Amino acid sequence: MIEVRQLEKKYKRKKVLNGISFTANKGEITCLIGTNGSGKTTILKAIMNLTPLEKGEIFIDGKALDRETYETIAFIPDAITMMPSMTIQGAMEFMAEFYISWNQERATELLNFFKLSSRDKISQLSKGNTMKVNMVLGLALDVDYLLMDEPFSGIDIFSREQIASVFTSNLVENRGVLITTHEISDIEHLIDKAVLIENGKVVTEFNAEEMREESGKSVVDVMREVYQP
Ligand SMILES: Nc1ncnc2c1ncn2[C@@H]1O[C@H](COP(=O)(O)OP(=O)(O)OP(=O)(O)O)[C@@H](O)[C@H]1O
Repeated sequence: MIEVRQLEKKYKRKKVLNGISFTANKGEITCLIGTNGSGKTTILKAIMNLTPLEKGEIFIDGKALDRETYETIAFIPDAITMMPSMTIQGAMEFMAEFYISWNQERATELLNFFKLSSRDKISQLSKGNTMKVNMVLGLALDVDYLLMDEPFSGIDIFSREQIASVFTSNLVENRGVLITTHEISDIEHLIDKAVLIENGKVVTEFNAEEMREESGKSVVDVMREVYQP
């Protein structure tokens, strides 16, 4: 389980996170939902120790973040981090050299799944294919938790559907996925848990299926109540 407790973060004088707490379970897809600028990316960066925090604690399977716990998480950003001059093949070789948890068999499976060619150059990829390469590079790591930042942002419907279908495939298996989005429609039926954020705080956190069964409300219904009261 990823457990985030009372995160506080300021950029200069602007308070972005104001006591954020939630959990994301292994074997589940947890979705961090919030309007633009609500702090979703900052939360993922905080979990990855990519941004300093004023306050707060983060635990992975009950352990505070350290070198060992980092080996169990992969971060899939919304922009490519590989050199533009590289080919997809080159990017995979870089990952293989850098990460013990790199699984080439799974990477090949993912390339086929997304119909990508390993000879393609990073700089020449469309936005949709760039996100798919990011997914390949992250999902091919044998880790317990995957953090994905806005995988559907600015991508055409067919690519969105293809990316969404990854979540129901064996490529995610029983790992824990923490995903940020403001475009919930593509994955509403896939998510287990929703965490709604506003003004640096968690407004509500709920199991999507229980919400549907107990209150007859979809995630979008709850979002409307929270963001358009
Ligand atoms: N490096 C930075 N320096 C200053 N302000 C920043 C920095 N990074 C983010 N912010 C600000 O912090 C707030 C939260 O940003 P963040 O990227 O975490 O939001 P988000 O919910 O992921 O937004 P989006 O949905 O647009 O990606 C925004 O107001 C943003 O302008």
